[in-house]
Amino acid sequence: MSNKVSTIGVLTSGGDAPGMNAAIRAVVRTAIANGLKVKGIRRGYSGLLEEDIIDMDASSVSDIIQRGGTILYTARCLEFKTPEGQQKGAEICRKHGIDGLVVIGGDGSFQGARKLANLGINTVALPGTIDLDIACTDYTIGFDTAVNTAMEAIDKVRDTSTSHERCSIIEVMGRNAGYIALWCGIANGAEDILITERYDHDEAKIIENIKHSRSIGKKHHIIVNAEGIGDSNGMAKRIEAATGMETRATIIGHIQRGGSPTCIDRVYASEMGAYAVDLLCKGESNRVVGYRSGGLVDYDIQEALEMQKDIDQYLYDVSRTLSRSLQS
Ligand SMILES: Nc1ncnc2c1ncn2[C@@H]1O[C@H](COP(=O)(O)OP(=O)(O)OP(=O)(O)O)[C@@H](O)[C@H]1O
Ligand SMILES: O=P(O)(O)OC[C@H]1O[C@](O)(CO)[C@@H](O)[C@@H]1O
Ligand SMILES: [Mg+2]
Repeated sequence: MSNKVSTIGVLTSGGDAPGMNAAIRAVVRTAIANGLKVKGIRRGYSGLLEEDIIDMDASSVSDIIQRGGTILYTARCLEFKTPEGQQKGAEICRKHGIDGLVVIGGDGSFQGARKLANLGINTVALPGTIDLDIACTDYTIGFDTAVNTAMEAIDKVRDTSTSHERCSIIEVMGRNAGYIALWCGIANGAEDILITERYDHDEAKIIENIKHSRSIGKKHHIIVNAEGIGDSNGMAKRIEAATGMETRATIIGHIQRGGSPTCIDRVYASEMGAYAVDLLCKGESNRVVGYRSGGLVDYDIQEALEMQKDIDQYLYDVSRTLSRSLQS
């Protein structure tokens, strides 16, 4: 079957995520294997509007699969949210002969991808975000690395927290989603896990938990707090005042976005990158690639953006049971 596209453009947009390089590499090499040309668009939609576009060949993506960040750089671009910006972006694609585009980013980037698809540029989006906040997929590029980085950081905080017999509140990223917090909370054996989707703002209950932990001889109290709840420093002051237990807040921050991707992020990102090119070769457009029930799937972008996602209730219940098992 002949390819429906001849030149593929690839860009990364929104927050970077470990594994984006593996996805770029897969897009470039799969396209070349299919006899296509590839152009890298640097700095996301900003770079598209500035025509920051480079030719890519197989060697352009050598020695990157193990690297965090994105060799194409990334950006958030306000101008691209306007119809004029989107029109200009589509014209620039046409000017550079880009008739197939792979956008690697989060839900915001998908909105831009959908607009370009509607303007006639065959576009496929890949979920690249540490937040895991994309409803159509159980996996997003970067989540696995980020959650492992956060887990290792929390283990380290726990050591010092135990030595000083302190309470530690550790704030993890995730924007409005609590996936990183929930997974770390379980993986780190936290005493309290506060996630945006379930938090009831009952600080008195947390304070009671801490007092109870102390009364049964626990040497530390680890609270994993989601970025969407925030206020970790304020919470630390209030908890210390109410319990008398020395309390420190640690906001892990952007370290969670960097670092060498895990094996899962390298392999799934590679598979998704190849799949995106396969879709474009078949003439598909306006699709998002996802990972569900052990395999790759793809959806209409609009349909994907309308899907709702919630924390897995069973996993949440398990987290509660395990963190409370020493409490009355
Ligand atoms: N409604 C929209 N229409 C067109 N483009 C959009 C729209 N929303 C966002 N974008 C583009 O996508 C870019 C990235 O969006 P956003 O900042 O929401 O990050 P994201 O892709 O969701 O990734 P992450 O949440 O992981 O940082 C925006 O800066 C903008 O250029
Ligand atoms: O790097 P910035 O622009 O401060 O964005 C931070 C946000 O990006 C993410 O790291 C990824 O979406 C979120 O977890 C966080 O809220
Ligand atoms: Mg987002």
